[in-house]
Amino acid sequence: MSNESHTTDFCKGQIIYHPKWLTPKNSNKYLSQLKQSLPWKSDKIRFMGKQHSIPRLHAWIADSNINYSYSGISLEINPWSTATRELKMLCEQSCQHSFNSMLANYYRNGKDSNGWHADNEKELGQNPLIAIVSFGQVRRLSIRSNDNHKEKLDYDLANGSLIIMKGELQHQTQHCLRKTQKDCAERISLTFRLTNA
Ligand SMILES: O=C(O)CCC(=O)C(=O)O
Ligand SMILES: [Fe+2]
Repeated sequence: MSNESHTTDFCKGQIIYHPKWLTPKNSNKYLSQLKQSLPWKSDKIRFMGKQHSIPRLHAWIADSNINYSYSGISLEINPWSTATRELKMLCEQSCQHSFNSMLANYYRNGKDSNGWHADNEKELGQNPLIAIVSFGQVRRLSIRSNDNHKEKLDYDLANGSLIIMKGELQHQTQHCLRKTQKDCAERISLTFRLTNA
């Protein structure tokens, strides 16, 4: 895959990938800052009638009236910090879109993951634009179409990269970040959203 930004039309939506959105130096600085300063939480979700620990840590940063809940958990609202506000503004410029909330994920090692899902909660509106900034270990984001998974795309998300999902993508596709056996250091992703109150 090239090092230049590129747009791919996929399932009535677009995926825009900027592999070198931030410099390596800035990315590494943010990685250690975010790791230390975000209010990381371990959580349990209900699935098939049972409680399961989610295989990662997460944190919800949002404007004061913007709540987050899915699969029976609701996350505490934390305020923007200097670093998260800075990154939100940079993302807003790149996406030409505003955000009021961010779900941060911390994958401690290759056993941490994020299962197949779509970001299609009704609070995100009809065709949400989701922007994901990655720090640390390269991990693979897979995207598959809902119609029998006929179409599939993989992105190896680089340190300091930005990937944008827009259009009908959250209705037509699902995405995941698989576990890996490979030697795997930590990764943080920030997923910016515009959530209705
Ligand atoms: O960590 C990632 O890159 C994906 C995160 C994600 O899909 C989500 O938080 O909804
Ligand atoms: Fe997602």
